[in-house]
Amino acid sequence: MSTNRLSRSTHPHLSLHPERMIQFGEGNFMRAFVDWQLQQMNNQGLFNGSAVLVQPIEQGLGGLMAAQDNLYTVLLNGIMQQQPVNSREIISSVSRVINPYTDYEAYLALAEDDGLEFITSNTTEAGIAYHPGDLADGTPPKSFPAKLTALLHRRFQLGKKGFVIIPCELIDRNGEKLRQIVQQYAAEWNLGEAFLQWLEQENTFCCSLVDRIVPGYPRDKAAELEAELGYLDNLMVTAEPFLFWVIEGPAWLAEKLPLAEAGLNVVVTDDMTPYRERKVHLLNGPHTAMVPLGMMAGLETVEDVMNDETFSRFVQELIAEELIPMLDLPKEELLPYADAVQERFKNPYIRHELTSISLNSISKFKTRLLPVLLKFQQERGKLPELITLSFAGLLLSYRGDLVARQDSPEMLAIFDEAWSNPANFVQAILKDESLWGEDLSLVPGLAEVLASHLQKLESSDSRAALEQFVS
Ligand SMILES: NC(=O)c1ccc[n+]([C@@H]2O[C@H](COP(=O)([O-])OP(=O)(O)OC[C@H]3O[C@@H](n4cnc5c(N)ncnc54)[C@H](O)[C@@H]3O)[C@@H](O)[C@H]2O)c1
Ligand SMILES: O=P(O)(O)OC[C@@H](O)[C@@H](O)[C@H](O)[C@H](O)CO
Repeated sequence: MSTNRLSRSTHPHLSLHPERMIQFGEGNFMRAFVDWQLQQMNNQGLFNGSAVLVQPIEQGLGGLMAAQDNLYTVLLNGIMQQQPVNSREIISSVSRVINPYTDYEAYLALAEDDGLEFITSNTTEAGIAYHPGDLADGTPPKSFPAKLTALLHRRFQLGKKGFVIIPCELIDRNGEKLRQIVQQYAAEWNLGEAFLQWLEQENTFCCSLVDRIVPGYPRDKAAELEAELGYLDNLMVTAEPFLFWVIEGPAWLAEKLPLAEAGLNVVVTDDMTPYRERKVHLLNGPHTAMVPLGMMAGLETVEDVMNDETFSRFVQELIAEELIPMLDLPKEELLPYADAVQERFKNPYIRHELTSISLNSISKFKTRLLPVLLKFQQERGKLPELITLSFAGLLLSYRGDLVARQDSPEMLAIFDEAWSNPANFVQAILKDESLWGEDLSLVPGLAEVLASHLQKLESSDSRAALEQFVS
């Protein structure tokens, strides 16, 4: 095997493009999602642009990226439209990585480049946050929004045009939240009314929703893959082939950033709410529904669930009979999406652990499944059987003796207290508005159905209980 590290000398034919995007975050997801998409546009001659990456925190991948001339391989593994996909591509759409903690001036100098038009980010769910100690004193502030404020202010001082800003963090209304924190710093740092006006008039903050499962560096197969590729690559990223990006922004953005034109599954819309609902209820909802029942049956991964006859029927019927009918979206959009989700869940190349999805399951149930349960009851005057069975499984799993619980100490204490009196458990837990945002003991029939499901789950096992409900 070659011991050469991937570089521009091992691959001299790779294209170079001018910098057009500033990207906060150099992690696996962004490199396999945004930068991979830039590469697809460049391959087709539609963009001619690269991204300059900024490390949001002091420790990062800048050194490793520089050691291989900012090149890395994206490996797409999975099934798309019933066909296996196993592709490998060297991504050359990243120009360089700036560490603002070691070279703050290089970071601020990005404001001078008229060619830079876009800003993207993924700084994890923790990144779009206000940090009270951040100052405009010429040293890198801690938070991402404060760093961005400093850069935008420099751009404003130079009298230049603003940016299209598209955060990818998995938080609701991410673009609005980012703009609001930037405005907060601008006010706190006394940057003046004219800057606030420039911020509003010259910049476009978009909200966005991202969807691609990116397991990251293939640790267990790295040596084998390097032998196959013929070069060493410390930054290989594996991802599923499926991709979806919804950007809530002006219609002209689709032309300025021609992702859809490049054949990528990207939508620019003036309202991303329906897409968010679709993803949260049809992808994240089944994930959360399968976790307690699957774990109690000894299944370990999403793929295990989908390869199990009873459990895969559970997922299929949950989606078709209880989730899709409750979504206010055209069926011709929901059905293919639901099929694609189930294909993605079956991906044999991705080990998606049920335990990792189980983290903070109560709050996930509240956003992903409870709204559907309530709507079903209101519209049909009865409760959905599969969601309530999964709800009972979730409550039982929080007793702590059947499967490992992963939640905050406060949450576990609430359940320990409620389970200390099993006869009153269902009433006590449903009444707790801090868990559900309302008193669920008032939902007609819910306490009775849950008590009955709990009894079934305790007297048999989750598979036997499921078999009574799936066809
Ligand atoms: N991996 C996936 O399948 C996937 C899919 C969709 C969304 N996401 C989301 O993308 C985010 C990043 O995932 P990843 O797989 O790239 O992880 P990663 O560990 O490879 O990268 C994390 C990135 O976030 C930055 N970061 C970490 N902590 C931070 C903090 N406190 N403040 C600011 N920046 C911080 C790091 O510098 C790095 O750039 C996660 O929050 C995840 O929810 C991941
Ligand atoms: O990331 P979490 O823990 O909030 O949720 C677990 C999964 O439902 C989630 O990671 C999905 O796989 C992801 O949202 C797909 O884009």
